Formats: sequence, structure tokens, C-alpha cells
Amino acid sequence: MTKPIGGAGLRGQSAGETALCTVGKSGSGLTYRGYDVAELAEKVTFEEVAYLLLKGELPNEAQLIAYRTKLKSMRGLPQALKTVLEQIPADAHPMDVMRTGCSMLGNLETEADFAEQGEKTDRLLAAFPSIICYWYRYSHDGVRIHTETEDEQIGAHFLHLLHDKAPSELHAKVMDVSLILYAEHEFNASTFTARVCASTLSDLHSCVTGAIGSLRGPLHGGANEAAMELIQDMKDEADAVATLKQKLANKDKIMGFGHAIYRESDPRNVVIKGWSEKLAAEYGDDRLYKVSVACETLMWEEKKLFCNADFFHASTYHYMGIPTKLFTPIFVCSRLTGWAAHVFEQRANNRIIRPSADYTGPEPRTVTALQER
Ligand SMILES: CC(=O)SCCNC(=O)CCNC(=O)[C@H](O)C(C)(C)COP(=O)(O)OP(=O)(O)OC[C@H]1O[C@@H](n2cnc3c(N)ncnc32)[C@H](O)[C@@H]1OP(=O)(O)O
Ligand SMILES: O=C([O-])CC(=O)C(=O)O
Repeated sequence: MTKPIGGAGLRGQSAGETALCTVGKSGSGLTYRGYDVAELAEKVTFEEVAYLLLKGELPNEAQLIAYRTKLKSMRGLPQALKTVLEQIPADAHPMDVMRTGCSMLGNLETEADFAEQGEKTDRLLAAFPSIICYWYRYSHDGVRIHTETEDEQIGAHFLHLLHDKAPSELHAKVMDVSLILYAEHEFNASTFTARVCASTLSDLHSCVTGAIGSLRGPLHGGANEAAMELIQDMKDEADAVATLKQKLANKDKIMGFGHAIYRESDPRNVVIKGWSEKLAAEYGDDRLYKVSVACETLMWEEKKLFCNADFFHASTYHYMGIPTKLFTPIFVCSRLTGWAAHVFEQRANNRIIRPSADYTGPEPRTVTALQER
């Protein structure tokens, strides 16, 4: 069945132009500046994708080396930010930590002029893994970590800070692919939030802080954590089927399935699913992978709903020893590139975003005096 255009949620309506990304239009269904995401995930690294989105083209070798060196040099956190992170309790939601971390950095290293937007974005790109891991390791393990590592790549750097040791080649590769898959997705809710904020000529940190808030919800980025909570207790494939049937009978939303734009599949799923299978073999226990596949089959048979980017990310991250509550912050570390590129694009051709509303309230009336109400 084709979905009606228009209606609630601005679905099917164009809200502006972008040269950054197409969703559901060509190739596997997702392109970044004309490159198919599946090809990018196979042939390049996340830092190249970040460069592509933020600067317009893939870097040559010298540009990539310089970019990686620069990002590596920006991983340290100011003491004032560390002090703030140390105040945040262990049971805080890590997305709230990201939001506060971004906002605090905006106070300490404010974007004074739009000419600084590229520098400020690179700084956030380098600092986000440090922010989440500094807070996590301090609040959970009681240690103040050094946030600088020699890892060339952001994904490996994140795993290194989290686990206090450099990751295996396989885990570094999977993290890198994951960051590529999550980097950009046209006018999704969090990116649109960033663009609305940018359209008021606000600063970059405000745009990104708002976007983090939008990504946090379970209907958007928070779905990867919700998917993990769904599958973690499933004992086997039969249990997965029974659990989902019951949830569907209860009319529950199944997190990690469905999409606002894609109709039959999310092109990121096949890529991350493949890596989840490889990790399951390495891990030596494929229960989570198998129950995930059983969920995928059942959801298609029963509801014609398919896995979105988030579903197989749950097992993938779990196999790499990442705590569930850090899943969505990883999404932030990646999507920052898309958000910032959209902010740059909005600023380059700006008009304040201010749609109209259809009024459904009372007819005009006069105020009754307080004593008479
Ligand atoms: C990286 C990302 O952000 S990807 C998205 C992550 N979010 C999730 O995984 C949350 C679960 N999925 C959903 O809630 C939705 O599919 C969304 C929010 C992604 C898209 O929402 P919409 O565009 O409104 O969905 P859509 O119009 O395709 O829904 C059609 C029908 O399928 C149902 N449906 C859609 N997704 C699901 C789901 N995951 N589980 C159960 N039913 C669903 C809807 O309730 C709707 O039924 P209705 O017409 O009886 O109300
Ligand atoms: O496009 C959307 O609505 C949600 C999504 O998949 C993303 O932001 O990656």
C-alpha cells in the first residue's frame, strides 16, 4: 500500500532544498553528496565521509592525513567541562550528558562568528567521544581518563576510551562502518531541528544541542537502545516470535522497525546486519543475532515492516561490549557531521523557517471578569 502524501508530521512535503543527501531516491536508496552509502561503507572511512559532508568533496590522501591529525589534536577537554561532567550522576541519561556537554562547550568555546563554523564543528567531532567516555568512566568506574589516544580513527578512539585498551581490527572496522551509516539522512527530525535553529541565525552549539534533544526520543535515534531492550531477554527464535506476536496483538510499536520515508527496506540495514553476523561468530554466541533475524522475518510476514538502521545496531554494539545506554550517544558522534553540514547549508541560503498552522481552537470571544469565571 502506498502511503498518502501530506497530512500529519509534514509527511511527503518538501521543507527546503539540500545538496547533501537523498533518501529513497536512487542507488541503494541513500546517497551522501551523490555517493551511495553502501559504497562509502565499503571503500572509505568515517573521517573521509565527515570531510565529504562538511567540506564538499572526498579528501585526497594528504588532506585526509592532515584532517585526521587535526581531529586527533582536538580530543582534550577543558577542566571546566570535566568539572561539569563530574557533577552528572551515574544514572543520568547519557543523551542528557551529550546535550549538557555540547552546551557547556558552547559556553567555553563560543562560536563568535559564522566564519568559525568549520573549526567549531571539527572540535565537536573530536570532543564528543571524549565527553561521553569521560563522564561514563568517571561516574561508573570512578576514574578520570585521559581523553587523548593515538588512534587515527574516531570509532577506534571511542572504543579505546570506553574499554581502556585499543580495539581489535574487526571492532575498529565495525565502529567505523557504523559511524558512516549514521552520518547523514536528509530532513530527519533531529536535522530539521538543527536547521530550524540555524534559520534564526543562532550559534552552532545551540543547533547541535537542540538536535541532540530530538535524536534522544525512541521514535528516532533512541530506537537502537529500545531495540536492545526488546531483544536482550529473548531466549531463542521461538521466543522472539511469541514475544513479537504478543506485542503486535497489544498494538505496541516495535522499536527498530519501520521508517517515515523508506517503504520496503532501509539500505543501512543490510550493511550493519552483515557486520552483526560476523561479530556474532567472533563473540561465540549468536543468540542475539538469531533472535534479531527471527524478529525481522516475523515483522515482514505479519506487518510488512522492515528493520531500519537501528535494529541490527543493537546486537552489533552489544557484541563489541558497548553498554546499551551509550548506543544513542554514538549516533550523536556520527550525525553531528550531517547536522553541521545542514547548518552550513541553511546559513548559506537562509530564510527563517516559520510555517503556518491550521487553527482548531475556539471562535473569537471576550474575557469574563475574574470574579465571574
Ligand atoms: C534512525 C532512525 O531514526 S530510524 C527510525 C527509528 N524509530 C523506530 O524504530 C521506532 C519505531 N518505528 C516507528 O515508530 C515508525 O515506523 C516511524 C516513527 C519510524 C515512522 O513513523 P510513520 O512515518 O508515522 O510510520 P508509517 O506511516 O509508516 O506507519 C504506518 C503504520 O504502521 C505502523 N507502524 C509503523 N512502524 C511500526 C512499528 N515499528 N511497530 C508497529 N507498528 C508500526 C504505524 O502505527 C501505522 O499504523 P496505523 O496507520 O494503524 O497508525
Ligand atoms: O530519516 C529519518 O526520519 C530517520 C532516520 O532514518 C535517520 O535520521 O537516520
